Amino acid sequence: MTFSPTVTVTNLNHSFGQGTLQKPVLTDIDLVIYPGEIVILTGPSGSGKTTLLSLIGGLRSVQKGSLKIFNQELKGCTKKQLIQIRNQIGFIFQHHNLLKCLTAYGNVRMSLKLHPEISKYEYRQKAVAILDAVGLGDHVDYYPEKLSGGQKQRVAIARALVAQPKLVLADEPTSSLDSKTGRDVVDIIQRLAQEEGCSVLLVTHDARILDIADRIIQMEDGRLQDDN
Ligand SMILES: Nc1ncnc2c1ncn2[C@@H]1O[C@H](COP(=O)(O)OP(=O)(O)OP(=O)(O)O)[C@@H](O)[C@H]1O
Repeated sequence: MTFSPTVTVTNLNHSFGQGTLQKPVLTDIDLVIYPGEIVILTGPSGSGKTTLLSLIGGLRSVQKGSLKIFNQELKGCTKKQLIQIRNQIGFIFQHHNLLKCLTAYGNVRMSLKLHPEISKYEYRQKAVAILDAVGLGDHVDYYPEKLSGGQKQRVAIARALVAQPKLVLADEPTSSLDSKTGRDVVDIIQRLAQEEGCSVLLVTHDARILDIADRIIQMEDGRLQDDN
C-alpha cells in the first residue's frame, strides 16, 4: 500500500528583504514527510527552521519552489485556500498563546469551532476527552492563570490535536518547561500522533527529546543537510 505524503517540499527557496538588502534564508529545500512520521528539525539559531515551519504551515507565502500539503500546492494559493489548509493543521508554539479569558475547555473548543463538520453538540465530549488524554481531565474548567506552565502547554497540545489534524507543526514546544514536564509533553505528542496517525514536524534545540523522532534532520545556513 502506498500513502501519499502529508508534506512535499521541492526546491523551496525563501528570502527576506528587497533589492541589495535581500537575504536568502532558505536554499533549495527538499523534504517529504509521510503520514504517521515524527520528524525533528534541529540546527543553529538563525539557520531558517522557523521560517520553514511557517511556510509549511501556510503562515507565509511561498516565493520560489513547490510546497504541497495534503496534496495541495501552496504556491499561488488564495488567502481563503491558505486559511482552509491552516485550519487542518495543529500548531504548537513555544509560547502557548492561550486566551486568558477562556477556560481550558474554552481554548480547546476554539479549535473545534474552525471545523463546520463537527457538531457543536460534540464540542464538550471531544474537548474533555483530549484534555483527559493530556492529563488535565480534572482541570477542564480552569482558567489559564490557575494552571502551571506545563499544564498550559498541555492545553495548547490538546487544542492542536482535538480536531485530529493530519499534520502537527511544533516550534520549540518544550523550551519553557522543566525537563520532567518537557518529557511528559513530548510523550503526549508522540502517543497521540501514533494513535491518530498524524505527521509531526517539530523544531527543537532540546537534545533530551530527540528520541521521539523517526527521523532527525539538520538545518544549517538555510540548507537541509543530507542523509535525510
Ligand atoms: N520577518 C523577517 N524579516 C527579516 N528577516 C527575518 C525574518 N524572520 C526571520 N528572519 C531572519 O531569517 C533567518 C532565519 O530565521 P529563523 O527564525 O527561521 O531561524 P531559526 O533557525 O528558527 O532560529 P532560532 O533557532 O533562533 O529560532 C535569521 O537570520 C533571521 O534573522
